[in-house]
Amino acid sequence: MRRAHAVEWVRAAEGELMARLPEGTLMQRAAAGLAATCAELLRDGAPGRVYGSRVLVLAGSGDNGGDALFAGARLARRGARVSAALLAPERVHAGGLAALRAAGGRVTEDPAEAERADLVLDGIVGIGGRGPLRDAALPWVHAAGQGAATVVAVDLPSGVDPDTGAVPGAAVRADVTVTFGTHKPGLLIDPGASYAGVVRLVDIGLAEVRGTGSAPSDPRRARGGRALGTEPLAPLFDGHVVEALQQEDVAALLPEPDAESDKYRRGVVGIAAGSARYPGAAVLAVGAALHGGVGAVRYAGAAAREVVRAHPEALVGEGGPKDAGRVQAWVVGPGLSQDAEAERAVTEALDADVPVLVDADGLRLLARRGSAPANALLTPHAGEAVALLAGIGVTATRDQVEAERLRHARALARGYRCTVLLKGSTTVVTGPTGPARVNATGTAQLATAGSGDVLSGLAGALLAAGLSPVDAGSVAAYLHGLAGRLSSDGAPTTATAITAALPEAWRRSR
Ligand SMILES: NC(=O)C1=CN([C@@H]2O[C@H](COP(=O)(O)OP(=O)(O)OC[C@H]3O[C@@H](n4cnc5c(N)ncnc54)[C@H](OP(=O)(O)O)[C@@H]3O)[C@@H](O)[C@H]2O)[C@@H](O)CC1
Ligand SMILES: [K+]
Repeated sequence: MRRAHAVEWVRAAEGELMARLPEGTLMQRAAAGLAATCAELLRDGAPGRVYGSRVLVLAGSGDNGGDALFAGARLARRGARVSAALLAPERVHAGGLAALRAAGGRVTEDPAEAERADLVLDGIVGIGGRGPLRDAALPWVHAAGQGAATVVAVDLPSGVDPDTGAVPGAAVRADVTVTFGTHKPGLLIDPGASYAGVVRLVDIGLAEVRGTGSAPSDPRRARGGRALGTEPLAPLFDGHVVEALQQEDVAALLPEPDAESDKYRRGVVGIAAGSARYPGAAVLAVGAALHGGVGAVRYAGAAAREVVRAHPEALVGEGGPKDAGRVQAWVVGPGLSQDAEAERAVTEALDADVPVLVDADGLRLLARRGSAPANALLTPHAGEAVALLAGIGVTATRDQVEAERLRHARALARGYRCTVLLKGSTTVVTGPTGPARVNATGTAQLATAGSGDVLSGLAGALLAAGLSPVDAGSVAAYLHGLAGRLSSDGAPTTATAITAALPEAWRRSR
């Protein structure tokens, strides 16, 4: 599992650790890890070696600049030609600059050096950064982007909000990010994640301590027509803020039939989706559910004929969820429309007393109620999230939801007191408490008609197979993302092709 902690936690943990260690130890650990990665990149890249390579350090006014300068000094001692741009000369890390100078490095004021460099170290800001990059950094960052240098971000790309992944203005686009102690949420969540390149974690000993910066606070209902604040995220989460499932985590969660399993023991998922106007959503959701590890899929609704024609394995009925047989989880909403019949289907699925995944039209109907059962999994995209937020008195635009996914997903989970899977360029899955899961397998090619119906069917099947809403949502997002990549392979894909790739995604995840 890849875990990320909020700045508040990192500071508390660092404080605890620093109190036990000689001064400067942590920065030296960070600089050593950073220099080792840079040396490796120089050896593997165009220069082919450290000696004689051209390295430019962009040093801001804080300890992030200190890390970069000390790493620069280490590279200079190995023969690299290192220069440093001091973006706030009067507040530069004095020890770092002295070390660089002692190792033969020099100071430059010519941004053209960024264009000629083999490697640029972004030590402009780290976890102390707030808001967009300031003007002094812009010519250097621009020049680095023009040249062929490998850009290495120190701790995180400057201009990316460490806690949320928001990118409020100009930011460094890194090829590699070397982060210290723990991942930062902004490295795992878009838009920030897309600026980070390949992320490497350097252990500086934080695992030995328990930061105290993220005590859980009571879940409270958000009410009263307000916008969400910008207070630190740490109090909204417990311990680490974010985790990303890795292949071995998914393998441990995937349901596997054993010798005792029959189709009912493996779980039956019910799908209440599609309408006379949109039968396709039902066909897609059922198709994905059939690949989701359950013993059987029941369909209840107006598209029964189309569903059974496409999937003879499905058990179909034209009535609502109440008239269908027993299931272990419901999926309600895709392509349902919003008429009285749809409303009845949503009510019946919510009342069925089994885990229920609510998507699409189901979410619009749920927003009018402003509440959901505790075992519900809501799967909005940003637009549906706006409607759901309005249902609990929070005003937000689509852009605000997309810029700060964690905060808005958490507000929904707390407001509706259930699990929320917020779709988008980084899918976030979170309950009212505990860390949020983010998905790392997604691809922009997944933004295609019907792709959400596939995700719903798959996640619903995993719910019926016995996974918790957070596990079902995050495992489904992982498999769906992987299937998207497999079916796309760089070209546009379709919901049908994504479904067809689900078995291969499953095999690769076991
Ligand atoms: N603590 C530890 O034990 C360890 C910490 N480590 C390292 O320290 C880093 C944190 O260092 P830090 O706390 O000094 O903050 P840092 O990120 O350098 O920035 C603060 C400065 O930036 C400025 N600034 C703010 N926003 C800005 C913007 N948008 N654009 C431009 N400038 C901006 C701000 O200026 P001000 O607002 O005061 O004018 C302030 O002076 C951490 O990321 C890791 O790399 C490692 O060595 C391991 C051990
Ligand atoms: K940085």
